[in-house]
Amino acid sequence: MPAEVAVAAQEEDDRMTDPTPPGAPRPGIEVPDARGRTHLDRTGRDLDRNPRVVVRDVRLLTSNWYVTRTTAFDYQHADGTWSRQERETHDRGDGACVLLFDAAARTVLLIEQFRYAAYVNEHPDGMLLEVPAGLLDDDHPETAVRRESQEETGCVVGEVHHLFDLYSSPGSLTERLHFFAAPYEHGSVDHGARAGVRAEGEDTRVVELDVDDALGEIGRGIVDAKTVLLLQWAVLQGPFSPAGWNPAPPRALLERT
Ligand SMILES: Nc1nc2c(ncn2[C@@H]2O[C@H](COP(=O)(O)OP(=O)(O)O[C@H]3O[C@H](CO)[C@@H](O)[C@H](O)[C@@H]3O)[C@@H](O)[C@H]2O)c(=O)[nH]1
Ligand SMILES: [Mg+2]
Repeated sequence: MPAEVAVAAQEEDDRMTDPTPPGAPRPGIEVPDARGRTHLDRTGRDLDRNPRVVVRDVRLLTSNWYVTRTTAFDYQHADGTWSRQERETHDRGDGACVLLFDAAARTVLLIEQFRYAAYVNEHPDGMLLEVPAGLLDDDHPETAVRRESQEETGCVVGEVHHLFDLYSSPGSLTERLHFFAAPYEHGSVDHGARAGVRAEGEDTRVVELDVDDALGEIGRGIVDAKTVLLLQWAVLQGPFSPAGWNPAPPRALLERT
């Protein structure tokens, strides 16, 4: 594409993504956006941990519920040559999720909820079975899983074990998910009960499943990646594994990594 055409296309692109009149302070950059955030275009500009990556420009595309940026950076390939790349990132903060299990009863506690993103992408009705999970919202990950367990299942958990932290979808999402497991008592929960924070539009249904039945639903009734991952961890290395599971004693609060 000739340089002048590329510049015109870029300006057109900017007009389409930024409704702010030319010269006016831009929400999310110079002045707070609807959620009180500023300087959202600064994220990533100072990255220098990898000498093969030099960030050249960060543009804020949207700052609504989540933040979308496009970042231009130079990347040095294995053969030593550099190329300019542009990548959009979707930033909604980090999240945490928890497998609630009863090792003796061989049950797990899941929730059913409507997920529009799955519905619009060919899921039959958007009603997904998942482990309780939520965005951190500035809380410590362990605090977040305690909060989400209670809000989404009504279950107040005691000991909580941190397992690992994983990037959910590193091609485009910045999100890192903190994974936990926590025992609950089969019989203490109301199967089919409704929960969730109504004010936030949440409407969850508590679903207690035999762990082997849950495994049998992978790829059918259970299509949420973090849930599949936790179920497989539980039977391979966790409380339902043949060798059993001896978690390290829980700490009061984990260091945030
Ligand atoms: N208005 C509005 N509200 C939203 C939007 N997206 C989410 N919300 C609100 O934010 C709440 C988020 O609920 P959480 O329980 O905190 O998060 P989650 O959606 O369950 O996210 C968890 O699962 C995701 C999918 O696997 C994970 O990606 C995420 O890290 C977390 O673990 C929703 O109930 C909804 O009210 C949006 O685009 N617009
Ligand atoms: Mg949730």
